[in-house]
Amino acid sequence: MTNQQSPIPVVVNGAAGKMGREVVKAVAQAKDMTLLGAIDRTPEHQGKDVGEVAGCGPLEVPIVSDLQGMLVLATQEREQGVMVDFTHPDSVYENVRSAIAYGIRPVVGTTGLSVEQIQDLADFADKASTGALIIPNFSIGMVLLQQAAIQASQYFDHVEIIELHHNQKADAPSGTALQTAQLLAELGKTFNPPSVEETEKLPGARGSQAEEGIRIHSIRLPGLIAHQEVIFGASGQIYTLRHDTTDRSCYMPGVLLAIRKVTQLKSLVYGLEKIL
Ligand SMILES: NC(=O)C1=CN([C@@H]2O[C@H](COP(=O)(O)OP(=O)(O)OC[C@H]3O[C@@H](n4cnc5c(N)ncnc54)[C@H](OP(=O)(O)O)[C@@H]3O)[C@@H](O)[C@H]2O)C=CC1
Ligand SMILES: O=C(O)C1=N[C@H](C(=O)O)C[C@H](O)C1
Repeated sequence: MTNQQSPIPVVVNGAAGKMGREVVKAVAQAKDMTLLGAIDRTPEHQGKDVGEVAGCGPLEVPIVSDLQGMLVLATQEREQGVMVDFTHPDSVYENVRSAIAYGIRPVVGTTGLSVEQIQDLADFADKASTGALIIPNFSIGMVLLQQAAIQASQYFDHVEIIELHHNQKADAPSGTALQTAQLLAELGKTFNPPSVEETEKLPGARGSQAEEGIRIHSIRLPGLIAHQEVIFGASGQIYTLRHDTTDRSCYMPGVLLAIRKVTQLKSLVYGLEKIL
């Protein structure tokens, strides 16, 4: 932050959730940001100090449920505001459209947006000349895994993805697994040429099929946080890439970077790798 610059006003949507609480703590500690507002729909948290809910002590920011009102408030700030969204696949599309409509830049961690919805939001952000970031995974480890997978897929024709998450997750497959499959599919080759006629005795036994023949398998269990394997196979060898989230703090350097970068953008960008 230079002497002339004011802190970036940040509104956190989904502030009482697992990710929202981490974001609240990270933003509160960032010297170049100010936590302007905290939104969450959970009835029991309404009016509570978000710092108390997040476990970092009082921040004098109450949790409210009125996103539109908070966006209006953010437009009155001198510096361009940012809305960080970690809510639910059912509401994220409307949240992001509202933020762009008010000129508040969205940083979106919520997964579950369809390809069509992302395109529509990109068109909307373009028309409004407003920066926006949609990041399916904010951890640097996942970006490195995806880059290694892109490299490996030049040499392997067979690949399957397994993603494993806690059993509170609403969407499947994970946004990260879909993005990983998309990155491999963009290389322009078809994976997993069939070697035998297969019969699924139980529907879904072979997982779901993403672009270019890439299969994704989703596991949901209590005790897990977020994990992904990309397994390549060839005659006589298996190459496995794996990433494990052991604490949601791993996402925070990526979230803070995205908040800083989105203020410099004039369109929608998808993926952490594009802003590193
Ligand atoms: N991009 C990334 O790196 C990561 C992305 N995620 C994604 O982030 C999203 C949130 O995950 P997580 O924090 O674990 O989920 P949680 O359920 O723990 O938190 C979501 C919070 O948002 C609230 N909420 C839901 N809908 C709304 C709404 N319309 N308006 C206001 N508040 C709302 C929920 O309230 P209530 O409980 O009452 O419904 C809850 O408090 C998921 O899509 C997940 O996949 C998660 C981790 C990393
Ligand atoms: O719900 C989660 O927890 C996560 N969601 C994101 C996804 O769907 O990829 C990112 C990470 O896997 C954690």
